[in-house]
Amino acid sequence: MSTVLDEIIAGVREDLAARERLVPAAEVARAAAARPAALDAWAALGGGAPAGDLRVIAEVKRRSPSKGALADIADPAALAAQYERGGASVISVLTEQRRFGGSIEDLDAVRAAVSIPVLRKDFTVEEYQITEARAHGADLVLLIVAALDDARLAGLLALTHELGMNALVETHTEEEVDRAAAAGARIVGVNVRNLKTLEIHRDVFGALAGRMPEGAVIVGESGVRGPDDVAHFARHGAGAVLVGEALVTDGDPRARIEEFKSAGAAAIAERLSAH
Ligand SMILES: O=C(O)c1ccccc1NCC(=O)[C@H](O)[C@H](O)COP(=O)(O)O
Repeated sequence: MSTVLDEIIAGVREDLAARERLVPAAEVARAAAARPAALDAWAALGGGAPAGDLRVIAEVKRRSPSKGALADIADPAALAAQYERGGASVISVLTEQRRFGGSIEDLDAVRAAVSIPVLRKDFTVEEYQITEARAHGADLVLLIVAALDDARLAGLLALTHELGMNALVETHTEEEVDRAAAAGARIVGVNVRNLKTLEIHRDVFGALAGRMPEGAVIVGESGVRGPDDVAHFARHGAGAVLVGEALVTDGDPRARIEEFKSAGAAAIAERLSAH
């Protein structure tokens, strides 16, 4: 039986084939090469720095399979600029159109509006999407372990690094964390939303935190609705959280990000003082 993730990816593949017909891979590669170097998202997310701050990846998300319509977001650039002013470390732009209402034009608009790293949040299955992300100014791409076999995961991660970018390698189970580590992931996300059933179980994060590769930035993804959720991730070892719904549905996303950062920093301080 096909899952939500399978259905999303089937649509992504169709859309991808259409884009490839319009803009051939060689042309995308030329555009990627002409871009200024990618920003260092690993460092922006606290990679290599002593634990202390909690970083926020703030997402531009119009709708979702689990919740339907969330926010119109007529001006994604203005929203991203607010996120940056609130202290976000990275902006995530969902570019999948069918289920999330995003586009590559959203990525262009956000890239032009902020000076912090930008994540192209797509369901990446082919090299073309990574080169295309770089051609449109992304610094970071999403690789969902559940959607890729080992060879594909390693190949896509290698291309990401060759292009000077980072990847947020997303996991949900112990086996996926081990596969992410074996592939050489430096930024590992734990999505507490099961992409096959759409259920959110916050405890998944704590169960996986101990298996993370040494030195990786650990990102808690999904289900952040308030400061307690951020504190939960931070207490269990997250250096960053990825937040969509809570920011796009809030009238004051700047204030929310500030609140999340201070809840995260307090929980990290508590964790460090307990050791
Ligand atoms: O959000 C969904 O319903 C969804 C369904 C299927 C695949 C992916 C999905 N979301 C992508 C994400 O990872 C989230 O947008 C991201 O983690 C932020 O989540 P939230 O803060 O809960 O909006």
